[in-house]
Formats: sequence, structure tokens, C-alpha cells
Amino acid sequence: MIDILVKEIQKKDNPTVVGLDPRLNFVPTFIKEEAFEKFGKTPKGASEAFLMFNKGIIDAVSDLVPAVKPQVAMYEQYGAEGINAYIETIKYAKKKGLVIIGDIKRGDIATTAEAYSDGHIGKVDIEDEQCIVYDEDSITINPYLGYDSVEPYINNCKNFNRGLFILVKTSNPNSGEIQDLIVEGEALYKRVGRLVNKWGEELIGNSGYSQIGAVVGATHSSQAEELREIMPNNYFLVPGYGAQGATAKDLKVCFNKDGLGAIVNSSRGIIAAYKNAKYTELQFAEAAREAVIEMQKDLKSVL
Ligand SMILES: O=c1ccn([C@@H]2O[C@H](COP(=O)(O)O)[C@@H](O)[C@H]2O)c(=O)[nH]1
Repeated sequence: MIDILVKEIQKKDNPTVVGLDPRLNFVPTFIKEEAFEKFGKTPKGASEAFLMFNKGIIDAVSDLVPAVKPQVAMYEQYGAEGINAYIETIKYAKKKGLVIIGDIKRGDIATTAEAYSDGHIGKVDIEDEQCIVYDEDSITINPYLGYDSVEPYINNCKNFNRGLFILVKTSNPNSGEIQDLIVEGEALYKRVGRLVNKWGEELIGNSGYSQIGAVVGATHSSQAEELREIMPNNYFLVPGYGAQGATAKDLKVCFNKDGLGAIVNSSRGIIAAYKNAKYTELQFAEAAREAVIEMQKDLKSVL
């Protein structure tokens, strides 16, 4: 997975990942009307609207970006219909050649982790048959339960060429309450960063990067800089650009000297770009494309 991601980043000369975090208030009225006409104002109607919206965004950006990051919570809230829209979004984006980072942030004891892992990045057993269900190329997970809870995901990364982005230093304002605590003389996020680096050692690809990456928020620049030192061969998934206030200058430290090592997410800043007064709702996809081009220029200006 990581070698494919690096190749796509280089081919498109763009370390941007588009976050597919649809909400009904981001979906243009003409799309909602069509979906609600067919299925009513129901979870199925909302999910249909998300899928139509996502397809429009994907069509507009797939030649520009290497990857998309659907956020499962936005879909999951609508139950089975929402999950179906999540799966259909993944299928559609894959057909368009995009790498999928499923933002699912799972974390549980090993037996349960195995079920999450098989469902999302492996295969599930149905008696003597095996079946691929969600089919993300990589997912986000929470390491808080320790290595035995992470191992089932690492096994599937090895067996099925998939990847992980493990939460190390998150972008939210209160992340320091826990992640910055000093443990045996060192901040917890650094300790976790060292562990993630160790876990990823046996999965380093031809690109020199590991299948096991880290989530490192753009909003905490000095911590990100320390993590870059500790974790030279782990790819960073960097949220916090745009809507959360971080700039390209803030996140420059997430990249290695080779100009690689980080992929930067923007969700609202791209998919809701049409809310800017210069666009109409009918231009939602065009606005997303222009936002990606702007972001690419901005990121390249610091690399
Ligand atoms: O530390 C983290 C980890 C994950 N996220 C997720 O990224 C996107 C950010 O959306 P924006 O609209 O660009 O703010 C969202 O899916 C979060 O759940 C994060 O923000 N920070």
C-alpha cells in the first residue's frame, strides 16, 4: 500500500488527501431533492445524497490527488444505509484509481480487533469461503490498548498489502491533556511515536517508508517536528489543514527532506468550498477542484 501511495503522490505531484466527510448541510439542494424524491427524508435518502455528492467530488479531483479519506462516522450515523454509502464510495473511488484511507479509528482487545481488521483490511471467513467487505487500502486505528490490540491489523497489512495510520498526536485543541503527559521523562506522544516506529520496522517497502504510518495533527507544529525526527520512515497522515486553522507553513515540519513522508488531509475546506460566495451550488465539484489546486500550490510552496 505505502509504495503505491508514494508512487501516486509522486505521479500527481500532490501530497493532498481529500476528506470525504459529507453532511447534509454540505450537500447542494438539487442533489438532496433528487435523493429525497426517490427515498424520502430517510436514512436511505440521506445516504443516497451523500453518494451522489461524493461521486461528483471524486470525478472532479481524481486526476489531481493520490487519495481520499472517507470519515466513517458521517455515514455510520445513518445506520446500514449510511454504511452502504461508505462502501459504495470506496468502490467508486477505487475505480477512479484513488488510494483509500478509511478514517475508522478503531481500538479494542485483540479478539475484537481481529474482527475489525478482517472486515476492513483483510477477509472475513464465511464458513469455507472468504470475503472482502470494506476494502480500504489503509485505516486509522487507536493504539491506546497496546501492541496485542494492534497486532491483528499488522498481520493483515502483511498478508494483504494494506496500511495503517496510528493515532500519535491528534489535531484537536485538547489532545495535550493526555498525549502530552510526561511518562518516564518523555511526552506520551513521543513514546507512542517510538512504538509505532518499532512496530513498522518489519513492513518497510521499496519506497523506504513503512506500511505503518501515524496520524500527526498539523495544528501542533513543534510536536510534529519532534515526531518527524523519531519516525523518519513512517508516513504521516496530517489532519488540521484549512478548516481547523493550520497552514502549509505549520505542517512543513511533517515532511522529510526528500519532500515525502506526509499526506495532508482537508475535508470541509475542499468538499464545502462552494459555500464561498463566488460559487453557486451547481458549481460544488468545480469549487472542490479549485480548492485542491490551491492547496497543492500552497503545500508545494513550502516543500
Ligand atoms: O487528529 C485528528 C484525526 C483525525 N481527524 C479527522 O480528519 C478530518 C478533518 O476534517 P476537516 O474538515 O479538514 O477539519 C475529520 O474527518 C476528522 O475526524 C482530525 O481532524 N484530527
